[in-house]
Amino acid sequence: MSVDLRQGKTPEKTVFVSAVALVDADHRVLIAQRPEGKSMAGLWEFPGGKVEPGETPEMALVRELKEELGIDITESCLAPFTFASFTYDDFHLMMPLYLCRVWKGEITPMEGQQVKWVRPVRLGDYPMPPADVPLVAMLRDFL
Ligand SMILES: Nc1nc2c([nH]c(=O)n2[C@@H]2O[C@H](COP(=O)(O)OP(=O)(O)OP(=O)(O)O)[C@@H](O)[C@H]2O)c(=O)[nH]1
Repeated sequence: MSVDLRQGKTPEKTVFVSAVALVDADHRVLIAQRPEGKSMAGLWEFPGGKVEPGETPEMALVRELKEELGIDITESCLAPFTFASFTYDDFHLMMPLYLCRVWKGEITPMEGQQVKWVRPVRLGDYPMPPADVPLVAMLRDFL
């Protein structure tokens, strides 16, 4: 006899995304606005992206931060902080969130996206994907 463990919505696939809260010397966090043409355009999010086959989440962030922001980070500077596990209409998102306070290079939006340094208490002023809401609350408490 099999037991049906599904609760609520049953997503077709799980998407593995890696994200990072870059934190500056004033304890502000960098968020980026999703550009037009992408899903959830206009919402603010933590830099990062999908983990490709053969990558660890840390490797994905080293690659994404170079591609999106033109900066170099080292895996050893990525401190695991928390994660999002959220069911969207068409997929389930698993997204570790790291903290990173050290990087090399000037932050340069490489894909025409807007970026902003925001104090954790003000993060709520920026619309973010629903998966990010609990992460913001944790950053506010921690930073
Ligand atoms: N980078 C990032 N992605 C997030 C966050 N919150 C969240 O729900 N996501 C979702 O995770 C996925 C990230 O994938 P991505 O950035 O590599 O994807 P993309 O825009 O190229 O792909 P897409 O247009 O197919 O969604 C998107 O569906 C995005 O909406 C976040 O804080 N940071």
